[in-house]
Amino acid sequence: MRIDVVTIFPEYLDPLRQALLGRAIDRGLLTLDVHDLRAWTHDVHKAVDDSPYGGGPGMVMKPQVWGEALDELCASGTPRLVVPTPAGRPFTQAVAREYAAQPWLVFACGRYEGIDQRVLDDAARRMPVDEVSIGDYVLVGGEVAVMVMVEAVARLLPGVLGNPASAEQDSFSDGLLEGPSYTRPEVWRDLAVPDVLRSGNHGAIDRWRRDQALARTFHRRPDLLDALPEGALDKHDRAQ
Ligand SMILES: Oc1ccccc1-c1ccno1
Repeated sequence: MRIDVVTIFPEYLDPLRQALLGRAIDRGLLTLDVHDLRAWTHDVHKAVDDSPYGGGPGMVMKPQVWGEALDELCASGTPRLVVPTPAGRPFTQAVAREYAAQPWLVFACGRYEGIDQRVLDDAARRMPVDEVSIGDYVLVGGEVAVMVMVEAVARLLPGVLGNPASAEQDSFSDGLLEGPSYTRPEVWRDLAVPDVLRSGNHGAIDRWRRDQALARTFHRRPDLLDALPEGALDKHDRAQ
């Protein structure tokens, strides 16, 4: 997978080159190129924003600069353009899986009050454009949202996680939240590990973990239960 990121703060994306993701990049499992939007400015001030039509607070990112950047970066093919914005569709594990199947993603990091809409409308004439939100809150810019999405997507790529089963069993993989996890010692500050996890009875362990996931989902994210496909809950699940 090829990933390009366009931003006015390229160094903001440096953490993506650390640890697991950094090793995956070094191993060639994905490429990550970060581009400074100001490289496509032509004025001494390298201006990337201007006042909003219709008035209002803040500034809007200029279409000309973004247009030239995307023209150059996307000249060799048809990537999916991903634009993080509070006004976007929710970025979920299902969207991460969708993106992990794409050969090439270009992320556009907006700042200020956002990017002139015509940039996205023009890009949509020649590539898929996705406006996505990582949550119902407002950030200062898209860079942190891009780091969240790149990590969520990259960990799903073959070979990135040491144990592929991790991606199959993490939260949301079956539509439920993950239950609690435990490791040694058996008792810590008078809190014991649930007996079933030390029983060696894998059928009972699997059942307990499923029940814990159901209970946690019911209490914290009942919306996920409503969204489960028909038949996702068996008779025992429904009895919980
Ligand atoms: O709040 C933002 C500002 C700029 C770019 C993206 C965001 C955002 C907020 C939630 N998801 O994305």
